[in-house]
Amino acid sequence: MNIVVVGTGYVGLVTGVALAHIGHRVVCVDVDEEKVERMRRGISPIYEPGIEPLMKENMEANRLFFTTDGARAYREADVIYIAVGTPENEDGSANLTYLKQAVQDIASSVTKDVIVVTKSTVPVGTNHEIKRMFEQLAPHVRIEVVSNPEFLREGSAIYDTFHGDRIVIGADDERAAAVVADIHRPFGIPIFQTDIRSAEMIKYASNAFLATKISFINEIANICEKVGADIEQVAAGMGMDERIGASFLRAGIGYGGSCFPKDTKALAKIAANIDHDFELLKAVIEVNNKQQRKLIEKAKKRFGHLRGKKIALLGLSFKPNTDDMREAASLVVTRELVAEQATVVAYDPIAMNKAKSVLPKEVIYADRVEQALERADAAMILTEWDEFRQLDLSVYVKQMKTPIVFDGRNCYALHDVARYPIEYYSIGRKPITNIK
Ligand SMILES: NC(=O)c1ccc[n+]([C@@H]2O[C@H](COP(=O)([O-])OP(=O)(O)OC[C@H]3O[C@@H](n4cnc5c(N)ncnc54)[C@H](O)[C@@H]3O)[C@@H](O)[C@H]2O)c1
Ligand SMILES: O=c1ccn([C@@H]2O[C@H](COP(=O)(O)OP(=O)(O)O[C@H]3O[C@H](CO)[C@@H](O)[C@H](O)[C@H]3O)[C@@H](O)[C@H]2O)c(=O)[nH]1
Repeated sequence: MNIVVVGTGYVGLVTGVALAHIGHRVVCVDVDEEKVERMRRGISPIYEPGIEPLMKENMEANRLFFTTDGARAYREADVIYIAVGTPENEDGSANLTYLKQAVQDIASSVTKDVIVVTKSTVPVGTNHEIKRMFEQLAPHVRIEVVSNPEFLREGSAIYDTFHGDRIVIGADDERAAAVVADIHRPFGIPIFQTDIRSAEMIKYASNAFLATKISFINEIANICEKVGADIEQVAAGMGMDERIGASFLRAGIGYGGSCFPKDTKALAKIAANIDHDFELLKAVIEVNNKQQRKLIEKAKKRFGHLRGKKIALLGLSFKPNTDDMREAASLVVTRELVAEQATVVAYDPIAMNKAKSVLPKEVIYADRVEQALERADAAMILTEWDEFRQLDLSVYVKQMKTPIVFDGRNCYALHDVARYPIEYYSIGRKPITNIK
């Protein structure tokens, strides 16, 4: 089976590597020449734990190849996975430009029947539109379209691909569905087969539901702060109910990343297009926008104003174990701190290079956490990297001008913080004001 993957971002590269690892011959196509050149040398264009050794192993076994020559790859393919980006348009809808370009590229190259599998997250109805495009652009061949939405998380993408909860296959054609199911069977993950529109909706509904859980727990956290309850205790007690589930109840400064923000907006737009006002989802988005500003609010309340204050930012990526800066809370926080005329010194173990190209130019970067904290008036933790969670709390006391910490990810147990002369504000928990 000759498999081609179009687009080598988080989804395409991980899919290509994983399919090669279970024994398929996989050619990964990307339009970005520099990226392809690096991948050919075994270098991953994304930071993702475990990906490079797996890439190299499968390249050496002659199962995994990288090319910019899409035309040739599509001509030889039995199955083509589309994994190009579907970013958001200004009105919140999904931008299908890359996807449609990929469809045109494939249509103008294929010379034999082929199955096209859409991994990119696309609005309901898109796969049928793709099918129509193929019928018009490549009437000489039979192209079956299958929806196979992706559920991997950045930072644990390899693990998720081999240990996912389900593989969703949406198809009109039974034979195409069976071929795709056979390809994925070696992963040993339950396969859920359904119709195309339901498969497309499963992806958006799953992300919207998880985003709802996060905004819900963040609202409960905000109330906890005012009524003197502790969100960690509340989430633990709630999570013991199997109907609720213990995961995705971590309160913090909201969700970011390449998926939840854009997919929630796209689903709200899908609903609006059929005159359905998705009020609940709109509230989830609004709550998240406010939550990303929570630490600024707390700092302004503590200091009055932030002008001239030196603020150390710990963590810039939208979550740990990735260098992805898309929709990270740090984008909002740095913009506001700069507008407030604070001096911002930032540190992230992995995302600093990417951060430099997207954060305001006023941000200063430190090489180490200790350097960021040096003589700072306050620290803000935006990402719960292990390096911060495991940091000896005495470092804040030793390095900072005033050890005032605003923790947006509840990295420390309150009883640990209480042993130090630190002022500590977290999310949904009592503040600690031990500063002398
Ligand atoms: N990032 C995630 O964690 C994740 C998880 C699940 C689903 N998704 C969805 O998967 C899709 C891809 O997301 P991503 O984060 O991997 O994207 P990405 O932006 O990281 O990568 C997309 C890649 O496609 C390439 N590309 C664009 N047009 C092309 C073309 N015509 N031919 C060949 N290559 C082309 C780009 O150069 C880029 O390398 C999106 O729809 C996204 O919503 C993403
Ligand atoms: O209890 C929680 C869990 C997550 N988050 C935040 O939510 C965001 C997203 O986290 P996560 O879901 O772990 O990362 P993603 O890589 O964005 O993965 C999500 O988005 C992908 C793209 O669609 C899907 O494939 C995954 O299933 C889905 O989990 C991050 O900012 C987290 O900090 C919280 O604030 N509290």
